[in-house]
Amino acid sequence: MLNRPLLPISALPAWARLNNIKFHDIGFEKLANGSGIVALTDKEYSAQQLQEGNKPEILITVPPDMVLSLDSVHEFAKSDPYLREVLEGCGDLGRTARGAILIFLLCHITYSSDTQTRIGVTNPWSEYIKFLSSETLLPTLWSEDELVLLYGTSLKDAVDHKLAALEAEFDRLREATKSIAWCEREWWDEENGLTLDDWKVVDAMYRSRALDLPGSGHVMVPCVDMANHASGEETVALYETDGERNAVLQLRWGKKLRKGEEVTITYGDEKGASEMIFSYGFLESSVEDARQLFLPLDIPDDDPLKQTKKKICANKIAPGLRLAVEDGQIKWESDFIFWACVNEEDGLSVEMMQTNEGPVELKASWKGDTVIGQTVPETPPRNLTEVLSQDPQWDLFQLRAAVLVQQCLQSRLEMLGGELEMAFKTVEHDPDGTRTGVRTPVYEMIGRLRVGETGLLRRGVQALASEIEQLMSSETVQVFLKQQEQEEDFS
Ligand SMILES: C[S@@+](CC[C@H](N)C(=O)[O-])C[C@H]1O[C@@H](n2cnc3c(N)ncnc32)[C@H](O)[C@@H]1O
Repeated sequence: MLNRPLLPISALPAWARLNNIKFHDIGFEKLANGSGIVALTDKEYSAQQLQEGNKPEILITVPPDMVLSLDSVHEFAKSDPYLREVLEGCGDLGRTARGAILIFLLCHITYSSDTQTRIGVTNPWSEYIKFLSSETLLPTLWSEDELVLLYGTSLKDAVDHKLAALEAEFDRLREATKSIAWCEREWWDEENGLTLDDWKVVDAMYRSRALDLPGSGHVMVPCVDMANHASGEETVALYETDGERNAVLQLRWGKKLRKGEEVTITYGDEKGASEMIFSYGFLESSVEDARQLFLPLDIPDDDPLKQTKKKICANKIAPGLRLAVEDGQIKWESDFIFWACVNEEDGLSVEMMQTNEGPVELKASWKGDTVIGQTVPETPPRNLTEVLSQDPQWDLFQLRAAVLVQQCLQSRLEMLGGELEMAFKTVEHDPDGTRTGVRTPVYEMIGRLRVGETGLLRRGVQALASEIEQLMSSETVQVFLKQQEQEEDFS
């Protein structure tokens, strides 16, 4: 793994001055949540100031050329042949904002590590990355002993999936760069080269720090990315792009800051507990429920069209379900589940088409004429939920979906509870995991996630029970059940 020199946060103002980044009475300090931004004087952006057309109170101004984006990475590559070779070698990965930024970070960490020969062309970011702490608790960096404690949570599925994707990306990076001379020497040397952990570190940096900056998309903004998260009324600042394309951190209107108070932004108040841990490695102490979760779904094994349906949905419809609390009500959503709820006897038909040269294509239609899905890559399937909602049998399909959702939630509850919960309670942990392999902050975070998701699943099962009861009394369902009974009697 690469060694990474770090700089203290106290040196950040000097670096910022050199690079034309302006601070407006704010400073940086080591806080309970790592480094953070604090006000150096009292500040206010009142509703009255807003009405009088006063400009918002700006806290940080970052010029556009300091923002790290897909475009700026490719701009840096014009004068850095080392970076350029890697970007060109990596093809599609280097043409996405995330891929280009990860490659850029990895190259610059390499340039400042103990390389065999001097390599790379430095720029202000080569220094800035030394201020980025490696102390985040993102689950892709957890130990095996910590990861097993996620069993049953929705985070387990997300992390397993992400770890497999990171491994595949790392293998592709090796394949794409192993014949580039400097990479062969510095990265793919058996003893001192890159490891998957290096790729995980740059992925974690990007995931926990990238912002969706208005007008620029997913980027990293130096200094602004030192702002920690606070939700609801506790959020005091927001990021924006000003008229000169600078990235700015500004006070939210109606907010006051006293000297010494922390400047916080929101990382997304609507995010569920699992997503917060996945992307940022923490759960706010005020969070009591899981808010929302995503669960994987499959087409049942006894479905005769299981494989065909999966092929049609592959890479187009997420095979999962979202369960959330919205305005105090439990809501579930899944387009995929309706593919498990209809079959040929209902009106679904599947055709195989042999094109002149290409492979066999599959086409699914509803009641003979509405094409709802094809295996042609660029053809997105019609929204099946929408098509079925126009059908006279809609209540019946909803009932089938509700039963499947309830089964899915129930089986999750079983995974989270019982003996496994008992076992979780007895797991040993210590502050930095040196004795037990499990760090106390990680253990406590998983414990809160387990309680939160168990509560949400229980509420989900209850809500589904009422939905099923209601749908059972629908006339469509009653007529269908009577028909079924008669057919069974007859046979
Ligand atoms: C964008 S960075 C913020 C700056 C960071 N504190 C640092 O030292 O570089 C995001 C990371 O800060 C930490 N963080 C931010 N807000 C937090 C909060 N409310 N509670 C705990 N950790 C927080 C988490 O480690 C998160 O992954």
